[in-house]
Amino acid sequence: MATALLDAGCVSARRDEPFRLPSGWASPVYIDCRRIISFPKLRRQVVDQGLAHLRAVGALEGVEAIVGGEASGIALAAWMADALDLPLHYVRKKAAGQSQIEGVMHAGDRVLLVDDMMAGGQSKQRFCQALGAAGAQVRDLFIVFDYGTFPTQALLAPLGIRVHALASWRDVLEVARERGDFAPAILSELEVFLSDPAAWSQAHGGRAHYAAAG
Ligand SMILES: O=P(O)(O)OC[C@H]1O[C@H](OP(=O)(O)OP(=O)(O)O)[C@H](O)[C@@H]1O
Ligand SMILES: O=C(O)c1cc(=O)[nH]c(=O)[nH]1
Repeated sequence: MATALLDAGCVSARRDEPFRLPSGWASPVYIDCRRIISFPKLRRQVVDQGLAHLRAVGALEGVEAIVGGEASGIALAAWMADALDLPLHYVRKKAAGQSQIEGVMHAGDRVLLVDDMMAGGQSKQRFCQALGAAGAQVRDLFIVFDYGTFPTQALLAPLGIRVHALASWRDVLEVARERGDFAPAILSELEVFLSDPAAWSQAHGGRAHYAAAG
């Protein structure tokens, strides 16, 4: 999957000016998973590999509906719901009027949450809280890409969510190093970042701790 994401132009890297993520973390790399939907072969690969993995680990057992995270998770969730012949809902980042969840969800339903990626995990926390408040049971989250760097467990562990992802920055680094996608200086910077993401973030003007910024 890391290869496919690189080929689809989803990965950007730079040394001169770090990316400042909405959560406040700084990073030398940025992933644009919004591009996936424009590549039919890639999006089929995402859905097929995702479902194969989720089946293999038992994460689809008892699932009664698929919920996409606004906005980029909705298309992926729709294709998965279609493949599984299950109802589809979506959860907004913020409530619109009274509801943060759209579709016909029943309290007590077991749902699979689907989004394109996770960096700091704040959106996932908000989605899970909204779903929990509506009475849904969320045990598993599927994302195409997981940064695998920032302390998302601090947010997600209290919610009891298992995370399933098809690729992370470590996978991208491995492929990019093999193929020479980026200049050696960028690859070295990515290695330094991955060895201590919070320290890298702080040294480049980003937040340093989970609790340090809002
Ligand atoms: O906060 P995290 O859980 O780490 O996830 C990062 C979020 O950033 C992206 O959404 P963005 O707000 O850029 O909007 P979009 O979904 O509308 O593209 C992505 O789709 C995730 O929902
Ligand atoms: O932190 C984010 O929200 C974020 C990071 C990233 O690399 N890509 C993205 O779409 N969102």
